[in-house]
Amino acid sequence: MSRPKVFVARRIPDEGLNAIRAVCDVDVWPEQLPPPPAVLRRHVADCDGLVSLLTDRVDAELLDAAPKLKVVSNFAVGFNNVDVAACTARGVCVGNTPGALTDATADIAVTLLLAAARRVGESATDAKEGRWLTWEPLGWLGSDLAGRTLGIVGMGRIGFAAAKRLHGGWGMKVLYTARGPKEDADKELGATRVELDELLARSDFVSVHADLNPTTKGLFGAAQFAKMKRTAVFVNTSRGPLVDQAALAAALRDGTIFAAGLDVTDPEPLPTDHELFRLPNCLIVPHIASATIDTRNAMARLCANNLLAGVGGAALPNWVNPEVADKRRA
Ligand SMILES: NC(=O)C1=CN([C@@H]2O[C@H](COP(=O)(O)OP(=O)(O)OC[C@H]3O[C@@H](n4cnc5c(N)ncnc54)[C@H](OP(=O)(O)O)[C@@H]3O)[C@@H](O)[C@H]2O)C=CC1
Ligand SMILES: O=CC(=O)O
Repeated sequence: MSRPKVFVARRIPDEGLNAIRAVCDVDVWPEQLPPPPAVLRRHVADCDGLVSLLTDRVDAELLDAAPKLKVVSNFAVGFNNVDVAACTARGVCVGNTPGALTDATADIAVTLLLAAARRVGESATDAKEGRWLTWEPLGWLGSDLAGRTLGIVGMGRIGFAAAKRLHGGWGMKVLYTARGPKEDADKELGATRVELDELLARSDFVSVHADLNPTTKGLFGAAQFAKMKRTAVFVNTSRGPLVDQAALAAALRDGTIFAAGLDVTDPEPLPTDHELFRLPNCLIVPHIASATIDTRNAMARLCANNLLAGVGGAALPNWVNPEVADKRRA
């Protein structure tokens, strides 16, 4: 029997790549930048499996160019880059990497929250560029975390892990929004589920962890920033399109809120002349939340397991569209 053919849309850690290579014929895209859509379509044309990244759009056009494709294994927990309905309609399985990056992402949410609250980015730039003239009693004043109120928007795996760190470490009171009750958060963290408007009005820190979906796209605009405290810190480690960036820039510029920390933007990369980069109270890092060696290795293992299950006709360990089981491609 011939070996399955797989396209891996970027170099991933060897732990995953070698596991796939042991079973499949593998073509790895060698460049730093993603394959352009037409090139991606060409590479998957005769493939049974695809390892996609969050920078690769997996849409109907791509799927129609790959009639043998059985599985799309996304090297990410978020799968908003994949048209899951189009995959399901064509009998193509979709996998993702939940859990493996929960701690690393929660760590970056806390890092951004602390750094924005304590003006780390701004003061480090000032020091480097000669604006550190002396120790000043009123210089670079930020805000404390201890005992303050944290608002988690989207109390899923990462939202819970971030809240646990901030409640346990700084005694923060936790409010959250969710589509249903989250008993773990209520019991373990004494957290309270509220409507978004109440969360915005009461929170000193707002950290966004909901996935990008039709109910969260553009969730944060001028009206939402206006409801927040003028001292509030806003953190987004989810996806850029949850936020109206022009409204965020205006809120930071006008003092509607105190500061922001962003791991994600729209687009990525954010153009270097974007206003958000010029605002001293906005700290932006380049989508690094899962970027630890152990985490990326763990993601690679999950990704390979999904891919191999998909090409082998087995149940995916992390299966986004299990409803495809009855009609998957042979
Ligand atoms: N910056 C980075 O590198 C990383 C970013 N991410 C992003 O973080 C997201 C979350 O990951 P993870 O925690 O593992 O996923 P989860 O699915 O565990 O958490 C997402 C949560 O958001 C909730 N949610 C969805 N829509 C709404 C809404 N309208 N209002 C309130 N809550 C909502 C979901 O609710 P429900 O429970 O009802 O489904 C779910 O609890 C990913 O989708 C990805 O976009 C993840 C990893 C790394
Ligand atoms: O953004 C990263 C992810 O895994 O989702």
